[in-house]
Amino acid sequence: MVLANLGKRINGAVNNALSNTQDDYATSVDIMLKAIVTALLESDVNIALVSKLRGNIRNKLLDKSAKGNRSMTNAQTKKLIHKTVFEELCDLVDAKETQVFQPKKKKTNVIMFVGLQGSGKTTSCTKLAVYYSKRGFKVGLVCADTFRAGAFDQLKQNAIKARIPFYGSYTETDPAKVAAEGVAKFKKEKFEIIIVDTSGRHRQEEALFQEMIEISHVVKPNQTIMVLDASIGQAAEQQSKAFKESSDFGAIILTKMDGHAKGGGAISAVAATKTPIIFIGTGEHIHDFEKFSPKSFVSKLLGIGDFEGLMEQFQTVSNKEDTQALMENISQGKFTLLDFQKQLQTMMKMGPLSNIAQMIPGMGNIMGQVNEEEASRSMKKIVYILDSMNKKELESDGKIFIEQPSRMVRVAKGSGTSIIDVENVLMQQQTMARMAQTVKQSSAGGKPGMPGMPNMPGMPNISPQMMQQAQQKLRQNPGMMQNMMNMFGGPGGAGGMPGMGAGGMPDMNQMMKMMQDPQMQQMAKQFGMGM
Ligand SMILES: Nc1nc2c(ncn2[C@@H]2O[C@H](COP(=O)(O)OP(=O)(O)OP(=O)(O)O)[C@@H](O)[C@H]2O)c(=O)[nH]1
Repeated sequence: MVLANLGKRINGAVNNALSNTQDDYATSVDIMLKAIVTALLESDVNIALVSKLRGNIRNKLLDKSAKGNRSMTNAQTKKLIHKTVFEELCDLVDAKETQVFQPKKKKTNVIMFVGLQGSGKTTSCTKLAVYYSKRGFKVGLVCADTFRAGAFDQLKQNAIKARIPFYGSYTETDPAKVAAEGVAKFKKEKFEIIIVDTSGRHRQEEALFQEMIEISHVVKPNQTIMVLDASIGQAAEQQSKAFKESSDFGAIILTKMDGHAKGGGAISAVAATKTPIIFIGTGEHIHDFEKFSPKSFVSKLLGIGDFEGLMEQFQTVSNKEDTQALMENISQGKFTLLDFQKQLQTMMKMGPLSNIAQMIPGMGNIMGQVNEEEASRSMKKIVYILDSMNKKELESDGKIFIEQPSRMVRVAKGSGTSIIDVENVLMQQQTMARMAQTVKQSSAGGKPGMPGMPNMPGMPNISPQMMQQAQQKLRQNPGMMQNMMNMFGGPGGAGGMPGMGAGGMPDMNQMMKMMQDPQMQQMAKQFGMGM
């Protein structure tokens, strides 16, 4: 991810602070600040912002209470340093002054996209449409890009894939006219969110800004979003200022955060325009889209994890009916091969394993040692096996294959795998079915809940306080963290292959063990889950 290296360096500087017992406190703080400042500047963060951050951290850490408080233990001082650096980094990416627009249900909310050519506008329009559609809004997409040949086709293809209604024209050349017609059509049909994609140019040109103003006049957007490519470095600041003057956008979507660009320039744009980043694009796929929150972003940057993000992501990719059916089955102590297939599909939609891992405390660094390609190959193998089963087999508890082994041969042939591979999948499904039994027994009388599955219907809502406590617990208990790592086959893990348990799924035996871990049970209680 963009800035991953920055995160490692800041973390290193913070963790090394106070490690040299020869230095006094003030010297330690200055050494740490020098390392943080160098890392930020090398990542293209604006120099004025870095200097302000340095001053703020220094003041907070060396003020009378911190400096003069001799009763503070080394651990307490370290905690103070962590907290201060964390808060200041959050402030760096937080445009607190600006209220973020929230679309209202049963009303028409028009959202207009602006940005340079190739920044990721069309892709992000569709991603945002999917995001809101998953949250119950009636969403339509309008293509007001008549400048680039093929723009309408691109939006159309994306929209069809995402099952979002769309509007555009192959013949009309006036973008404002197409935009007005599209918005009017969707308004008439009582669409709640209408997203208007506009054209881009290679660079900031008078014609682009004039066109944006005209479209804006006719569609009267409730929110204008600027799409900014995270890889453009220092130019981001100047670009966003120019756009701000003509389109007065109220939010930013940062795209291509999955690349290796420095990304600090884009972050500086937030401060330059006092405009909040609302989402980040983390890949080309529709679901590679994360709600941006300063705390989540900095947590991930520093490898602390981001449960909130994990839950948001799950809500976007999961299918409500499937989830309900799964919970219904689990509450009855069942876990069919079809449940397994749906689970796997959801997991794969959540993006590369490294994306998921970054959201789990401590996992991000570990994933660096894992062969992601191999893990993904294994996962695909399971998908092929499950796809080769017929309806009766999928809806069964798997025993049908033991009774009629010829079915295993057929599935292995159909999926281009071996009988051992099919057996492995069946074994995993059986383990999960046993787990469902355990959940049923332990939650008898209560609501069913399953560890590792965020925001399921039937599970209590998890408050931010609970989340914080859980994160803290995970950080404080390396033993518990080791259990989580083992589950994914991390260092010391029991998984049959790097990165995953046997067959490419989290190791369910480890998961079972983890469920019996008293610390984990304690945490589960906090989450209100029966374990
Ligand atoms: N890796 C990565 N690629 C992205 C992301 N967002 C968009 N892209 C890719 O960037 C390229 C340009 O994206 P578009 O959505 O066509 O950009 P645009 O701003 O609409 O371009 P114009 O219509 O020409 O103005 C496409 O290949 C996208 O797949 C992202 O978050 N990560």
